[in-house]
Amino acid sequence: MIVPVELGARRYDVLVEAGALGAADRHLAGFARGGRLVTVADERVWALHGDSFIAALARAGIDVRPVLLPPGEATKSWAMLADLCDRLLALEVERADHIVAFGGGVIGDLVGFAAAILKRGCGFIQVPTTLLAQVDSSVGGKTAINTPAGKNLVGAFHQPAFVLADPLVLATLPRRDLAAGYAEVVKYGLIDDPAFFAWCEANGLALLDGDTALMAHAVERSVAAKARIVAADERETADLRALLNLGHTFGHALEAEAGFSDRLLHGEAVAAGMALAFRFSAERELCSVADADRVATHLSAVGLPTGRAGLASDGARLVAHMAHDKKKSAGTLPFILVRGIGQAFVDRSVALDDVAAFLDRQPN
Ligand SMILES: NC(=O)c1ccc[n+]([C@@H]2O[C@H](COP(=O)([O-])OP(=O)(O)OC[C@H]3O[C@@H](n4cnc5c(N)ncnc54)[C@H](O)[C@@H]3O)[C@@H](O)[C@H]2O)c1
Ligand SMILES: O=C(O)C(=O)C[C@@H](O)[C@H](O)[C@H](O)COP(=O)(O)O
Ligand SMILES: [Zn+2]
Repeated sequence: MIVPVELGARRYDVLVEAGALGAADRHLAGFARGGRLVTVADERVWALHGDSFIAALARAGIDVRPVLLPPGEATKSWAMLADLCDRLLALEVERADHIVAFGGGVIGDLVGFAAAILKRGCGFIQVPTTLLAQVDSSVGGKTAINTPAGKNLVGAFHQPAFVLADPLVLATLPRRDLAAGYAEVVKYGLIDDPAFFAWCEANGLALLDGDTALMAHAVERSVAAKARIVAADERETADLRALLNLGHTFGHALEAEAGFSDRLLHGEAVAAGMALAFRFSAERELCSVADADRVATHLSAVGLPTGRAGLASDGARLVAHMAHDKKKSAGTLPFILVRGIGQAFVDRSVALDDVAAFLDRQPN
């Protein structure tokens, strides 16, 4: 399946196809005509899937010698950005080249940002290898690193020229990472697609047990949803793309509190954040307690956190992390709240003291 992301001159296709990695020559050779393909890969992913990519591109006469980066959220850092830029400059990367991000969301976000700033903007292709990256981070052009002040605080909008998503590569993904990516799948149902949430309730466990047909369906449906939202509100200015941040204001605060470490993965933080957004909405009588319970029940059933994700921190401390949220404007931090499953909206009336008191009442 090909999902177009309609952005005028910057439009591109997302290819979701089982076996696409082994046929990368067919899909990527065209991008190597005006410049080179320069691959940057997660070293763990490269050890598992690099050979298949090398063999495919060799058929098109393209030699692949990747720049390898260590796995983990800590790689989205100033130090790694500087090192990556220097390594790509040493390879004499040019604007007409396409830098290929081969890995999960960490690699996509970091490499995309490097592509945005090197020579003031090089071409960029995403080859997402995690469920999270296939359903979310490879599409839409948000690129960034984390800083000591918070999550994704230095970055750019820089759209890829193409996204090649092969659901078969997800077969080697550890269950914990699969579940973390699944949180962002559930997010699309909770935002505006209650029928998809019901599909998740019916199929989530089987998907996480490794059913690749279900994974492929989840990827296709998620990419279609994200592409539609991004095309309508690329730069998050119309209260539409912000809905993709459901669970993230809470979630990023939890991630910061966990030190952007493997202690709490991004998707796990988003799961907890979505459950908190529903619980908070129910307390404000915006949505029913039954809907909040239903969301928490499903996330718990697949092993995702729904409270403060095991962090003992108090509400005030968590709220302090929200000071740098990119949605904040003129001193107001909008929250993505819900009127029910599939009815997310942007609420600008939330007082941070209320959020802190609410968080204090939540279980660890
Ligand atoms: N730009 C966006 O729109 C966007 C959207 C959502 C999340 N993100 C970002 O994405 C990041 C999280 O991405 P992630 O969950 O993909 O994490 P990740 O990139 O850290 O990958 C998770 C783990 O899976 C391993 N891995 C990757 N592919 C594999 C495979 N096929 N087989 C075996 N192991 C594999 C990696 O080595 C890593 O250990 C966060 O930094 C988050 O902020 C960005
Ligand atoms: O694409 C978007 O827009 C999203 O919000 C997707 C999120 O899942 C993703 O985690 C994103 O990086 C968060 O964006 P941020 O602007 O809050 O850093
Ligand atoms: Zn996210």
